[in-house]
Amino acid sequence: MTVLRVENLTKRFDGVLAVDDLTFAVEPGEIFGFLGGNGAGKTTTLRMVLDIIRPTSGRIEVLGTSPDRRNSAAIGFLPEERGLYSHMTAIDTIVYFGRLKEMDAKLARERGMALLDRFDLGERARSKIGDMSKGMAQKVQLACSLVNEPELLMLDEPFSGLDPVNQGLLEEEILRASRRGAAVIFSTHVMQHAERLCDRLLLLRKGKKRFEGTLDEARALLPTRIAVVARPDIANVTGVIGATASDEAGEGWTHYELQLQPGTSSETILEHCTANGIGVRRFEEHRASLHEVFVELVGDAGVKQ
Ligand SMILES: Nc1ncnc2c1ncn2[C@@H]1O[C@H](COP(=O)(O)OP(=O)(O)OP(=O)(O)O)[C@@H](O)[C@H]1O
Repeated sequence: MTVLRVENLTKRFDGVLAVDDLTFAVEPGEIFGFLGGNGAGKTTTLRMVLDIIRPTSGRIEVLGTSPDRRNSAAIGFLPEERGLYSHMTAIDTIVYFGRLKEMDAKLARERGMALLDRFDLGERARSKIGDMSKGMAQKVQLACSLVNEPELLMLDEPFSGLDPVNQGLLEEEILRASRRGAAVIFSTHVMQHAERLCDRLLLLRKGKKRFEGTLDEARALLPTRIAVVARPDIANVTGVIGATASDEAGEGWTHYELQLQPGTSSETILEHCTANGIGVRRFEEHRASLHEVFVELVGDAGVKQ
């Protein structure tokens, strides 16, 4: 069953169209990147899925029903604004969240301890949240969103505030959730996480969908660039629509950046050169990164390299 289905979703605040006719779906086991610059409408969409705010129009279906308390036990959510009760211990906090998700306290405690161990916080299980560092508290909050082994896991900017080691732990946890069949949606401004993790991604700009598809499909939106050292006749190869010369490389060789006709692969160009005796000394393909696609489609506001 499709875990999350969003159809023609629109949210208007006074004078602001935060989400504009948005449609997408996420399947079990999928890792879905929800990307967009600041103010694109990501958090607003996630809040509507959680029934924290209501849509102006459109439809949301979570595990086959409209969002409400009935399906909250099957959802895990890490909010963008972190915040836990500072006087509670780490393990009690996780158990508390587990109980809110209708879990048995014993099971919540067992899973909570296992999560804290995996997050390298086993020895801090009885520390108060207020005595922990910000990153540690964030990992406890992440554990709260995972304790019920949700079928839909939504993480709003989960990587921000974590050091590289803990970012790695989080990536591992996202993959683990997906392997057990959960649909995972996460928002981020850091494209490398999306590049490493996502099966599919959606790019939002000012509440509107600019792209939805796989990473390969996203990268194919921008032309592949090829750096070559070649003779000038490279410009006449079928499929090459531009050859920008940079430096001389001596003895009649020149550095070029080739622009290819859309749909032409770099292999075709290389084969053509070989077949027609066109001299090529260096041939480096540069496929567009997700960062470049993002900047092209969404603008560079709010993107970190
Ligand atoms: N409660 C609200 N009242 C009025 N406007 C709101 C409210 N919540 C969000 N907005 C507006 O809706 C738009 C989308 O905001 P949202 O928080 O969903 O963006 P976001 O993609 O999560 O951004 P960021 O990456 O900066 O967290 C913004 O223009 C924001 O000011």
